[in-house]
Amino acid sequence: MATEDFVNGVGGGVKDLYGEDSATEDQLITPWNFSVASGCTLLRDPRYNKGLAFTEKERDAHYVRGLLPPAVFTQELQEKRLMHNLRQYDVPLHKYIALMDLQERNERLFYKLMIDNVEELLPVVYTPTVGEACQKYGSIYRRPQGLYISLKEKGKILEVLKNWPEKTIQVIVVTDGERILGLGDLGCQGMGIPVGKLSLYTALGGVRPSSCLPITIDVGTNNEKLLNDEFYIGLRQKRATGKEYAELLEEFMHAVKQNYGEKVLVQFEDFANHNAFDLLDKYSSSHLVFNDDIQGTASVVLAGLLASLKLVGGTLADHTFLFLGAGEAGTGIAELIALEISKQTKAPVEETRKKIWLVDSKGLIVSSRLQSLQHFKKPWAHEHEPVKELLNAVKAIKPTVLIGSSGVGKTFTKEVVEAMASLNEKPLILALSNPTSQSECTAEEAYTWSKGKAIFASGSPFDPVEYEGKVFVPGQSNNAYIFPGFGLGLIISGAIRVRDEMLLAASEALAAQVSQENYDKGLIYPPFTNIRKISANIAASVAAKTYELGLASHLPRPKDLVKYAESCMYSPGYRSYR
Ligand SMILES: NC(=O)C1=CN([C@@H]2O[C@H](COP(=O)(O)OP(=O)(O)OC[C@H]3O[C@@H](n4cnc5c(N)ncnc54)[C@H](OP(=O)(O)O)[C@@H]3O)[C@@H](O)[C@H]2O)C=CC1
Ligand SMILES: CC(=O)C(=O)O
Ligand SMILES: [Mg+2]
Repeated sequence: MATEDFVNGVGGGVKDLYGEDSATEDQLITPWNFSVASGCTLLRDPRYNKGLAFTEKERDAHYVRGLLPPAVFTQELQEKRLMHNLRQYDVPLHKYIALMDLQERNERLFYKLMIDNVEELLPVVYTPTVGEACQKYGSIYRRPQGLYISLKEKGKILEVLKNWPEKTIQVIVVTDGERILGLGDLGCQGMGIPVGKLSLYTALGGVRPSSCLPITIDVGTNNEKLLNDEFYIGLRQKRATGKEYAELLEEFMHAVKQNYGEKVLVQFEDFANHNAFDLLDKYSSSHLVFNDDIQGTASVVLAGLLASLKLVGGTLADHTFLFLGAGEAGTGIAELIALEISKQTKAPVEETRKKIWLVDSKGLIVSSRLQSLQHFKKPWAHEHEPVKELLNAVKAIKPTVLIGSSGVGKTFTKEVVEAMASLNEKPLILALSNPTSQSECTAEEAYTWSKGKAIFASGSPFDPVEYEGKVFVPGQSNNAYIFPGFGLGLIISGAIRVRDEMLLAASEALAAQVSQENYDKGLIYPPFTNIRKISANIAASVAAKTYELGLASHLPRPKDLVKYAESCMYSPGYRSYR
């Protein structure tokens, strides 16, 4: 049949102007697109789609009349309907998929839902469910939600960045998928993490969704299960290391700066520690970089510790800290605590580190192990005889604060918690590892084993626990409290570099948001329901510090930084179309 027949629309069909329907599979066609958003294009554009909330006038003006059923809903009614539907799912992953579908269909409604129901939806788009989503990402993959930069793109990363439809990017969250939460190497499927983190940048920190860019760098995976999974979406090869890895990252960092300028924030997320510290060190003097696992976690934990002093008494310097896990999170937190104590007492940081002890997979970090330690552990190798087990370390060090950052679940045993409770009137126990399956202990275990004495917070959320007639509300010690506000603070001040003083400012701002009502419940973090206000306060403190350090490029400095931060925040209410 001649192409002419198709163009003329045989049989009353639609004209196949470009020959797409008539092309055989081995013939080439051009993927034409339209740039004017109206009619179906408008309904399929998540940024502008309002679903049933298009008004009668808008339906006429934008050619969507008849493409929608007659009812006109308010955004509030749409929200009510969606929450009702979401609550019908028993399986958290199904809720996750439904929310991702919504994000790809109607962005403003997605963010409205997130903001208004943050405590209920955070565990779905974020830890713990995002962990399961990454494990099964190949199976549930529908549409690309971010940029994939693999070894195949070596030499053309700048071109790949230009393929992303948005040109003005303020925040990039990038992972190479090697340490996804406490779930290990998930390769290319780690993409769920940058996507989830950036949705929090918008929902919790008010950064515009169009200026957020999730990126996964795929250098292969050492996860055999994924390599043998027919649905795996990444490169089917072992991880590139050494020069090959460094060159790809170097090209990426260079291209990012070239394409988006000096002030784009690059947040490193869930890299393995053998790369994470080096990348942060290498790029912190040339780029605006932030490692969430090292720095964001440090800042959120320090905030919790500062707040907890209201409950446990004393100053930070009066406490003794013991960590299980001496990687990014553990040593990052340890260093920020040491810096804060040094700031408060004027003692040199080499001194203030001495009350902080860490245990890794080989036992307590002590000076006799110095030679064989990774560089980030060396400052913590204090004089002490070797101790292998955590329980014995607790007995020997007698910590007032126990922090889990090992990525290994169930490591705070009954004996460990009991030992903490026997040493302290109010032991502070933080089980930071994510997702829930990797938590060092559960909230229930912390409260019952300590006989209600523990002040407890965890990386992934736990429900309140009733013990001997009293209800204990566990807090969530997660960097999600920090990075959205921290990033917003960098953006509104036009920061060009990140410094430790800004992390301390963020911690102090978060701690100041804990109310008496929160303390009365035993909480050391404010509830997430107030997170937009909290983020605005964190942003203002971080921005103020940035100006003070001379690292701000947005001049003149706004007078009221809290108000300014609030005024810059994206809000997801629908806009009216002319
Ligand atoms: N709540 C929050 O906001 C955050 C939570 N996390 C969580 O913290 C965990 C760790 O992350 P990160 O620090 O980046 O990971 P790393 O891999 O950098 O560090 C893990 C550390 O735990 C140690 N470890 C592993 N197994 C054991 C064990 N059985 N006993 C004692 N120590 C052990 C490792 O020891 P060795 O060095 O000897 O191998 C290493 O020092 C993850 O689960 C992550 O989800 C991370 C960031 C933020
Ligand atoms: C919360 C986080 O960043 C992590 O678990 O890696
Ligand atoms: Mg992380």
